[in-house]
Amino acid sequence: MPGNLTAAQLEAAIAADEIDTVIVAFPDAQGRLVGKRVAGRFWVDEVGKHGAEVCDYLLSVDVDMNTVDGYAMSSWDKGYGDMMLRPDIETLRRIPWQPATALVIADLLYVDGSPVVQSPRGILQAQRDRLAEKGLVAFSGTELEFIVFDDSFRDAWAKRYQGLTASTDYNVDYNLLATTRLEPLLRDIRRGMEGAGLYCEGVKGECNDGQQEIAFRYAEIIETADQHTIYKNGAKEIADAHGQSLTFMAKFDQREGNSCHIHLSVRGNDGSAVMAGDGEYGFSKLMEHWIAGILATLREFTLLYAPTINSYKRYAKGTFAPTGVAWGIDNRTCALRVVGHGHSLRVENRVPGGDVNPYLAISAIIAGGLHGIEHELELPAPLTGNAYDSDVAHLPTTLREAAQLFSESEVARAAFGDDVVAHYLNQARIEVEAYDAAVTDWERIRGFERL
Ligand SMILES: NC(=O)CC[C@H](N)C(=O)O
Repeated sequence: MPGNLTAAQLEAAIAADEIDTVIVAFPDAQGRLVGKRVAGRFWVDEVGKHGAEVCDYLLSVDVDMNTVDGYAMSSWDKGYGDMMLRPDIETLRRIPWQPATALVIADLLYVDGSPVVQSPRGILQAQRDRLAEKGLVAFSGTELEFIVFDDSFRDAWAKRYQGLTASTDYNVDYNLLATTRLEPLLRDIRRGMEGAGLYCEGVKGECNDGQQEIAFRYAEIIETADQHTIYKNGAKEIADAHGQSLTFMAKFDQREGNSCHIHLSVRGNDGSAVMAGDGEYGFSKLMEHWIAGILATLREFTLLYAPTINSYKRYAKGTFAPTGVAWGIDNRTCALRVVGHGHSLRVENRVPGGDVNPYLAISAIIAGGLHGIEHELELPAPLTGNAYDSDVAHLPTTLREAAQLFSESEVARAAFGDDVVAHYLNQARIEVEAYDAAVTDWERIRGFERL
């Protein structure tokens, strides 16, 4: 079930003083959870009934909350007015790692009641509706990796993230020894998420020092994206309470990056297994077109899979992060890895990193798959062997290149509309310009004395 608290249960808990704070939140353009903490009584009297307001700049700021230019939906010229938060009561849940607190995810509307089409949750709802028109429903699981450090977040910030101590001293892939040291934190995260209504499958070590992956059971796509966002925020809050820190950034150092593989399966509205069939590889025609569409749009949609400058540093040969536009059957060197059978036959999209906005990436997968179905695209042969050594097309290698490809994408304009495309192109432009203007420690180390 999506949340674990009904509106009536919340009101009763507020009346009994078991809950006194309701977080009303939504995912912003970067996929961060933002919003307000509302007092229990005010929730009962007002917000639970009529929603709340926030400044309309919240989908149009950079990561530092700077008011940047070029966005149609909000600007100094438009006066930075309000948007409405309409709580989606289905998402109401307890947040057990914060005292007496509940959380609800909200949808965004303008004050005249029209939807904010640039909102990531709204974009995903629109793609879900396109699928539903074809009698299809999608389920997804997102696999976020992260690296844990012994330093607190505030110490790490004060050190400008230099000289941090990872929580293990070596590669901990499937490790059950050094990772035990992290268990107090990891267990609190797992149990906290269970208490918030997520279905936690478990945790495993990964290849970088201190690197971990906590897995959650697949769910309907909006539910998965909501849970992803709550978990990502909550894991940092719980690490902070432990005096530790963790990062989901796609590439922290030269070693393995943090992926966010997205598994997505599609069923008929009646629950039927529409992707399995008696075609080659055991696929239905629908599945063949679906994969072909995701593959055909992989480069032009990379902006939605890889939204930051840092995302592109992860695509390095031999790191289990993909570099080539290829699909394969249980082949971890390919961007698209097909696994499962029957109802669970699905594509694992290995392109997204931990910095992904899941609402946008899942939207891109669906838009790509639908493009394949609508145009009956032929599925090329699967790649067998090492995709890193093949001559398939390369993923874009920079945010600049990805933005250029997205701007030229007719599929993107048809699927998302011009307003959405313009919004996320502007976000990329702002990020590229900020990066171009920055002088990095790498440049100083190379150039200060020796050049
Ligand atoms: N589990 C894995 O396949 C590792 C993925 C790898 N960390 C990446 O960044 O893509």
